[in-house]
Amino acid sequence: MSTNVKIVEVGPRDGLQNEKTPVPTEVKLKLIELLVASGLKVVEATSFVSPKWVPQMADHEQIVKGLPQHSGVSYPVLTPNLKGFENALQSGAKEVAIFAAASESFSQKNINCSIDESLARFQPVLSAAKQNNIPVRGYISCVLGCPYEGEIPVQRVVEVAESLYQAGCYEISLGDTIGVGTPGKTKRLIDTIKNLIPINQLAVHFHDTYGQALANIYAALESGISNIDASVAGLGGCPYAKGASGNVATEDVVYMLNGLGITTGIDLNKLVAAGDFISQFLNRKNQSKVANAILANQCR
Ligand SMILES: CC(C)(COP(=O)([O-])OP(=O)([O-])OC[C@H]1O[C@@H](n2cnc3c(N)ncnc32)[C@H](O)[C@@H]1OP(=O)([O-])[O-])[C@@H](O)C(=O)NCCC(=O)NCCSC(=O)C[C@@](C)(O)CC(=O)[O-]
Repeated sequence: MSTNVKIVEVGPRDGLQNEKTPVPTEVKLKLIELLVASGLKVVEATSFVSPKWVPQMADHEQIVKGLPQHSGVSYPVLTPNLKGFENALQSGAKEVAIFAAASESFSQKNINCSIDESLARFQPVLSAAKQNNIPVRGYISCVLGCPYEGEIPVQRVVEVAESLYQAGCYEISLGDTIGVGTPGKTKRLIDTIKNLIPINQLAVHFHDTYGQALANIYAALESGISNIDASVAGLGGCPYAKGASGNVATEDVVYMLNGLGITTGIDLNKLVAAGDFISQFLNRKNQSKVANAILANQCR
């Protein structure tokens, strides 16, 4: 198991994109500031997608312009096409992520094109990113199951992962979009892909719909994974994956990693404060068990 793990905090993007009521830009920026204050070094800030598709991310330009500047902290943003990339670049984004799927149906619902079309659409993004020295992360959704197609063959995930990697993504995040994965399936998937892509360039991205996310992360760590996506307070859900619950809570991941003696550089109490801030704003029960336990202790 790696002794050093990078956490990619996706709360401000994946966590909030599904919220029906607009969250004010100042609240999103305050959340990002609190997350960075807790020691997180990578915070996915927003997405440059069509506001008609995901209205909650419509303030992407103001978010990027208002990001707190700290050395060693990066704020990747999602860009589904060249238009999104150009807007992101103009706003001042320094890192982007493209997102494909291992399921044809999900690809159509999420970005309105087939998997092959999406990979072709990413080529100009990757070229423009290279010209501008912008690192590109690649996501693959539905790696352990699809809300429309059910089981997804590992080979399909492998093909998309290889395409994104060969095209120049520095890291490939494997997304269990609807949280149906189990540790055995997680292990099989990672052990297959790591033969083709270096394990330190793979990341895992679990939603916790079936309560398996932490167990899956543990299995992934045993397979050598050292990059983990998580969302503070377990916020999240995908607008195109009905019923999918939030991402694994960052607080729960950090608590588990601390227990394993794995370094993250994150102050758990400050992270809990960030999750409490956004949960209170949304008037939503915090989905992190660790946060709830720590907050209950603080109230005693
Ligand atoms: C990809 C598109 C744009 C295609 O959408 P489309 O309708 O096929 O696009 P189009 O090229 O035909 O353009 C239609 C309109 O959108 C505009 N447009 C076109 N592109 C952009 C852009 N970048 N930014 C702003 N506007 C844009 C374009 O200018 C035009 O405007 P109009 O002429 O009608 O006024 C759309 O499907 C979209 O925005 N999809 C995003 C969906 C999304 O954000 N999903 C959630 C993120 S993925 C996820 O959560 C999974 C992940 C990553 O977390 C991992 C996991 O858990 O699995």
